[in-house]
Amino acid sequence: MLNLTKQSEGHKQKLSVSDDEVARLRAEVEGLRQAAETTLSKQAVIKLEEQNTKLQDKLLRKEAEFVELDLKHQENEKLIGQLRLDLSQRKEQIVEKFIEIPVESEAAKLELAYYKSEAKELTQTINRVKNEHRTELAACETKYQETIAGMQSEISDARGQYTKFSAMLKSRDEKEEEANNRHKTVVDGLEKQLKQKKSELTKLRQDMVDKVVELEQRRDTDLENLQLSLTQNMADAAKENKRLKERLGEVQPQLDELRADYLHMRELCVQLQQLNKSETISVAKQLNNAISQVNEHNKDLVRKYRKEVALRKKYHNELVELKGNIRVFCRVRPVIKEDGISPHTVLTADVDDEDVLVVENSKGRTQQFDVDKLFLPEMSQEKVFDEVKALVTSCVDGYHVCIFAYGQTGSGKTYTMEGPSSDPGINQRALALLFEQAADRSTDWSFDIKVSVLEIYNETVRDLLSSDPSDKLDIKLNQDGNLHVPGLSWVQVKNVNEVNQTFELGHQNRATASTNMNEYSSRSHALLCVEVTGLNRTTGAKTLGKLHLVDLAGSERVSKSGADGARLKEAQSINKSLSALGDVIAALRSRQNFVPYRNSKLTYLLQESLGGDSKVLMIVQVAPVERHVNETLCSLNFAQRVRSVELGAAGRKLESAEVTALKGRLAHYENSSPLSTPTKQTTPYGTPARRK
Ligand SMILES: Nc1ncnc2c1ncn2[C@@H]1O[C@H](COP(=O)(O)OP(=O)(O)OP(=O)(O)O)[C@@H](O)[C@H]1O
Repeated sequence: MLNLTKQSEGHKQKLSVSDDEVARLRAEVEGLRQAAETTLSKQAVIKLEEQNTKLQDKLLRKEAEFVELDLKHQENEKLIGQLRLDLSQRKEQIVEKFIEIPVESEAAKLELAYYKSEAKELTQTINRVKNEHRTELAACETKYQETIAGMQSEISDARGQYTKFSAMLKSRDEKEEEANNRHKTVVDGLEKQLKQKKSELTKLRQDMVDKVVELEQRRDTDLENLQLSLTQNMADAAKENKRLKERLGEVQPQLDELRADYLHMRELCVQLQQLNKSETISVAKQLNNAISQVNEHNKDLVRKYRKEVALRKKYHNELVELKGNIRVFCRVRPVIKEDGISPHTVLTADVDDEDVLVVENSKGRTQQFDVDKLFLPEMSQEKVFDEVKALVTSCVDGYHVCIFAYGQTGSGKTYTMEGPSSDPGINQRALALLFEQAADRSTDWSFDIKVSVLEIYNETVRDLLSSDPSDKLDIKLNQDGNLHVPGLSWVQVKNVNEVNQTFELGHQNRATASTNMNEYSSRSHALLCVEVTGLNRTTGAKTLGKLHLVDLAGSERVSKSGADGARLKEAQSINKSLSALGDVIAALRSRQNFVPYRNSKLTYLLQESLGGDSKVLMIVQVAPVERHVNETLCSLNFAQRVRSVELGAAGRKLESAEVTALKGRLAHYENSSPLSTPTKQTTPYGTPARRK
């Protein structure tokens, strides 16, 4: 019993200590909360408050547990008090009984035993209760200790967080302070600037005020002046107005009259317009009809004109064929770099006739030249040769043909006759055509084609295929009255390759004879002579065709070339041969009995081809630019004269086998005659007597 009391007292003490501790913890938590409230950021405070609420909940739970324990303790106390009371009553009863022991000793003994057993039972109960109480207390204490430990660790966590937050806050404060300081410096600077600007502004404001005052003063003065002049002007205007009103009063009746006239006129106009409209429409209709009729008629006329032109050309060609006229082609070379940059060109073809060349002369007037064929700059070598083909072919049939290029230096003569190796001219194409023609007729005929190349420079004839081209050659007449050049080399050619080799040799010899090939070639006439001999295998008939292809020297006038010394001599001899050519042509044109062929080496050499029964083609070359217009006009005028020459119909050189045999015998007789003189020539230039 005593023990039980002691234990209960111990518990009580323990419980009272726990209350203190709880109170202290509460105070500490409250302190922390307050400290946190004042120092921590709101977020931290909220967190701490949440923790605090949790802790308070825990505390409340602990308090409830304590209250429960307290109640149990009070019950135990009550039980213990009850037991104590019982015990003391029993003690008294026992004492009374002890008094009555003697009497009731036996009963008392029994009762004592009973009470002893009861006391034992009670002691056991008390022990059990004590044990239970102790166990519960121990569990409570353990729980309490655990709770306290948990709370303490939470509190220490909170403290740690608090310290961390404090440190953070401190560093933030420091940073804030630093930033504040920086801001302060900036703000100070800005304030300083502001102050300065303010003072400047004040000064400016003052200046402005001064200016405004000055302007206002000036404005006032100006206004006063203006007002004065305005008043003056108004007075003047009033005067003028008055005067005008008076004048208006005077002219008003005239004005009314005019207005009435105007209205009347307008009415008339409207009436006229209406009249006109219908008239105009019908007139326009008539006009349109008339115009379309005229257009139709014009178209018809143009059609007819074109047809006429074509017909005229056809007839002209036939006439040329019959009369044996010298045909004239004209070729305009393209603009070349020597003409300068974008030169003015003066040559065009007529819109209605492509073979009429229109020349704009130096005075801006135009002149027209009719030619048999006009080649404009864009026309190719092939196109030119297409027009020449027929002439070349007729050489195979036994005709004498002469094609010569005429024109001033640089007008394209050599280009047309020789041409560059990549795009050859008439010479090479003509020989190629002759080979083709010979091959085409090879079943009945066999042909021999031989060529000679010579030049005439300063009235001297040179053989360009000779081993010594500096040798001067003569032109002679043989007994038949035919021309021949003693000593002139003739080379038999069988194909274009051999022709090219021969031309190459001719070029080399020409270049050797000159220091400046270009200048030299423009001052000499170059001749390519081709003889085509045909033999009919069946009939034994023979043909002899001759083809002269001539690239003349530049035709420019001596006065223009301004030459002297050797150049003058050259120019004079060119002039001589070309004017001799002109004279020959003039004599042929006027059908004179005597034609002065022998006046120059050129005309003498071409005698057979220029007159009589030959086919002659002159290609007049012209430069398209204004700079050369006078030379162009000279060349074209000469060409016109040439064109009007009538040579008579061309004749074919064909002889029968009998005549050939007779001639053979005659030749044999002549050669074996002691009177005959042997000549140096390898082959005769002249042909045997021609018979038609
Ligand atoms: N149809 C053409 N197409 C292209 N170039 C041309 C043509 N005609 C002439 N030329 C060029 O014009 C220049 C003069 O031509 P070319 O030498 O043939 O004249 P030319 O009358 O023979 O002169 P020269 O009297 O000095 O011999 C050359 O550079 C030639 O290549």
